[in-house]
Amino acid sequence: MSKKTTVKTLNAISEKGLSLLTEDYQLDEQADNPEGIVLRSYNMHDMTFPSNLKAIARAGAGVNNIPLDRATEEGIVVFNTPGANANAVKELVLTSLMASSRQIFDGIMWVKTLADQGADVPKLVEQGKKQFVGKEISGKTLGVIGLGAIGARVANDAVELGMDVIGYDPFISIDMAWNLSRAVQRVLDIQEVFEKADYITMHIPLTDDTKEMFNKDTFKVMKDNVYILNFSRGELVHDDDMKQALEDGVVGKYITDFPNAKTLTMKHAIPIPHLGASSEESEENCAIMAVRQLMDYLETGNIKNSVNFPDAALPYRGHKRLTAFHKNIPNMVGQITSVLSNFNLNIADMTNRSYKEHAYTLIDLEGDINDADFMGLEDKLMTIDGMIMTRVIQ
Ligand SMILES: NC(=O)c1ccc[n+]([C@@H]2O[C@H](COP(=O)([O-])OP(=O)(O)OC[C@H]3O[C@@H](n4cnc5c(N)ncnc54)[C@H](O)[C@@H]3O)[C@@H](O)[C@H]2O)c1
Ligand SMILES: O=C(O)[C@H](O)COP(=O)(O)O
Repeated sequence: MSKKTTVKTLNAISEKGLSLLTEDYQLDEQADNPEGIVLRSYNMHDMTFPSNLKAIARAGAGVNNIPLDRATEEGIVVFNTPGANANAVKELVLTSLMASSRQIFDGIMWVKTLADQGADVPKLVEQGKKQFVGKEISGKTLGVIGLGAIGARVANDAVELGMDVIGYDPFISIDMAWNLSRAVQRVLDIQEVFEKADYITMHIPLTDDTKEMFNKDTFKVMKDNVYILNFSRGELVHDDDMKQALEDGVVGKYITDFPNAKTLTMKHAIPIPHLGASSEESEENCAIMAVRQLMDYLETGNIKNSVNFPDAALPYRGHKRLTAFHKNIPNMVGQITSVLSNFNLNIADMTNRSYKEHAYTLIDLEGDINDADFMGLEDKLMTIDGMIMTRVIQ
């Protein structure tokens, strides 16, 4: 790379990750036209993408804060960092599960109200503690919805804590299925989780399909006094229905990592200020993974852990490389190679990978090629019907 590549951050990102950017990069929080963006939960939906932008790296799991369809249409790769914050979330889920079950949060709030009682505090504590008799989780049933990086860890550790665990995930990956304890009972119908669980924890992305999947119809099926833990996204729960279910005692406690004006006033809700991924280790893991993936893409065109492009890689041997992102329709590769042969360019290696309606082609070009050999190449490639983005890496 001759000129420095600009990377902009939209949230505070761990220095452990940002320090990986070499001297070929400049980190500029004020940049108007960066090639790369690194962010956490910053909402990009109202943002126009800068014209130079090639890649967005989400240091974390959820990508509902990024307009994915628009990024795809503009040929911008979006990465996330699968699993990098899963242990942090798992630990907070299990902490909250045990602490809420033992009424710790309510107990702490109550005991603080005794601050002006002087020498009577110990006596009042002993008299008042009966209000906070809790339940042990051992022997109870935990329902886990979504058995991905977080859900599978929660399920496995809950088994170790003596819980009966039932898990629901119709799209579970082979890796996660292998990692799941055999003691976790997988069910094919989510209703079974709703009917049987004493505690339900959700670990699924927010999508059009999952939005408000916790609502009055699903609460109706659940056991009375079920505890619901939401460390995924607030919008998975219908707030007004949750408020009613808490008031009716259908839901005993609602532990949410995504408070809003409504949940903050709900009886028996336990709001946590989105701390799931906020551990030093998780912030470092996510930042390192995000920056590495971003740099690899900007420097070589290789893609790992994208949520809108296919994974694709060729070992980078210093050849001049062409990357192309296009519709996944017949004869795209044929048309690209035909343009290359018109430019007298010879292929050393290539790969073409598809993801849903799109495909990504990486081509290494052979021989001693000058800048002049590329003159007009990208413009010509962009005239192919279905071509979205091309890039020459030299
Ligand atoms: N509170 C936090 O700080 C925090 C941190 C990380 C992730 N999250 C949230 O948690 C979610 C899960 O994270 P992850 O790292 O486990 O992601 P993941 O991609 O590893 O796992 C998600 C799982 O959900 C499953 N799934 C999708 N739709 C489903 C459905 N309708 N029913 C059941 N299962 C379904 C998928 O098959 C996948 O196995 C993220 O999307 C994000 O919204 C929150
Ligand atoms: O989806 C995620 O990874 C979490 O919600 C973490 O978000 P954060 O990086 O803003 O803490």
